[in-house]
Amino acid sequence: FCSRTLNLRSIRCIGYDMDYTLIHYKVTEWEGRAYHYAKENLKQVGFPVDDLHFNPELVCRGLIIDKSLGNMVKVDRFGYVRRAMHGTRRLSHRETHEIYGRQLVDLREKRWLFLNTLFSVSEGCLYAQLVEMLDSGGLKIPTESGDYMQLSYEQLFNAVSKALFKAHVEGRLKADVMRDPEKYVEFDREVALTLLDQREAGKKLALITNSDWEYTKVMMAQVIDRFLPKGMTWREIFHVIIVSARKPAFFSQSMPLYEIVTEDGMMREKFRMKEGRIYSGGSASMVEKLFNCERDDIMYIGDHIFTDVNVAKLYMRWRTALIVREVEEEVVAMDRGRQHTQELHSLIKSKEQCANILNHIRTELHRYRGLGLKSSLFNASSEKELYETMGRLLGTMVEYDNKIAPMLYQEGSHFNPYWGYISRAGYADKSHLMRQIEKYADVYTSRVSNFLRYTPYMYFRASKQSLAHHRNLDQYRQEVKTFPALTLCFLLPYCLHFSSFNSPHCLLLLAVHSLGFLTPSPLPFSPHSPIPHPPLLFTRAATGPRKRA
Ligand SMILES: Nc1nc2c(ncn2[C@@H]2O[C@H](COP(=O)(O)O)[C@@H](O)[C@H]2O)c(=O)[nH]1
Ligand SMILES: [Mg+2]
Repeated sequence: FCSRTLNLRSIRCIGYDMDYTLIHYKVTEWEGRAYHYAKENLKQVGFPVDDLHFNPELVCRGLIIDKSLGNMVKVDRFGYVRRAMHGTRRLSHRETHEIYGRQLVDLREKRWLFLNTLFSVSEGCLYAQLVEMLDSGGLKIPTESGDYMQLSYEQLFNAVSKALFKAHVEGRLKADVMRDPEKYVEFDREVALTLLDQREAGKKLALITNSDWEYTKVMMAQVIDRFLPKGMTWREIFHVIIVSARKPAFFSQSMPLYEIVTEDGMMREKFRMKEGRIYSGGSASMVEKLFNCERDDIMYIGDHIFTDVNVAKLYMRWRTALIVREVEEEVVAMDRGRQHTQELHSLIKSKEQCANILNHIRTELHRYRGLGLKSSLFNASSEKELYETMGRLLGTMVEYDNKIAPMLYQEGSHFNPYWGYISRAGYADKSHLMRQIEKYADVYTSRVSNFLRYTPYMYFRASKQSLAHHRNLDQYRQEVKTFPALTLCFLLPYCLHFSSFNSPHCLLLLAVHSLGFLTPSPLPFSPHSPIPHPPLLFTRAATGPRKRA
């Protein structure tokens, strides 16, 4: 999927991240194991965590942890919170609004932590469960003085984060994965061919991973070698291999460079890179020098929204691709949820129709009563009936709302029962995650091997962007010429639905709507925007000059 046009033919160097990019882990297994070791680390410092169990559904990529309140939130592209959980309990719409109604989430503040990668799933899950324990008074951590420690939500987050960090670096977790890759890795036989194609097309390939040499060496051999032509190894694919890269600093700073000179990882300091070597550390500008390319010549493909894509773009202006495996399941789920989404859409449209008609009657009432204008709807004998009609319209809108609210709350629950679709926030908007992706990743896809079907020469063209005022343009020409009877067809069912069809005034309103559509207007409108034409509703009042709306 392309956000910014990218010509793969002109890319001369492709950098690859390893974990969750070239190698995709089975999230339940890998994160479950990370969770297990993080729990052990917490237990060692007195946390009563024995009864906790990993639940990967509690968390998804793109959520934001609110360390001050112990919540996890899903935010839309503007920074407004659209869903929230406290601990493992999902907050109602009202609770969410009460807590975050005035809050714009700014990720530069320390309070928030964005879950950038699938590696964050174990962290988020453990934190949510421990928040619940903290609230219930079950998180009693004895101190040396015999008291119990009272943790804040932020201190609790720091403890979880530290425990997970330790799990990643101390060795037992990675040793488990290296010992039994079949258990932890989803193998993809087409990754190898994708890389070979790109190499044969003349592109320089670089592996740039934060993992260390010991782990990289074992895992790449396990995951790639079996799918290569006989006798070939993964090391021959890459023109340079960089481990312990320390991204994001790799992209933003000048870091020391070491060459790995023995199989067991002995290192020697170096000042520039050479092809065919294996390095630890270094920086993105050294890669540019090595291949004599920069900016638009070079693309980095990774799974971490911040360290792989955001910083590569911000500091180096490299072209970027993000690997988001969840997109695969989401597309399927969205297709399954199509009926729900369509029903919701049509209920919202119907409510909008009621609101539009109500608003126009109300406005006309104000003009008639407040401004003293003569109205074709209101007069002494019709006023009471029109008030009743307004009451009925309001009632109908409440009925619609009672259907819409639970449907909105449930939307996407077959994809994730707590968070719905990762790409959406609220009914009509994209999530903060998607905003980040489209801002920093030129293309995004669910797996590296998807590049295979497009060849190394593909011209990825960004899809045409649509703005609010573009939406109705296609209908414009057609609709200005539409016979008013068609308009009647659209409005009639609504009027019948309000059970106010027996009112002569609503019949009049209906006629007014239809007449409004008779006059070609310079503005695009649709049959769903029943705007009575003001000059048709009013005649000059005896008391004052006619006002133009
Ligand atoms: N110390 C921590 N290491 C982490 C954490 N989450 C992931 N990781 C490790 O980073 C690399 C990612 O490699 P890359 O190929 O994607 O660049 C991998 O070794 C992970 O174990 C963390 O929270 N703390
Ligand atoms: Mg990665």
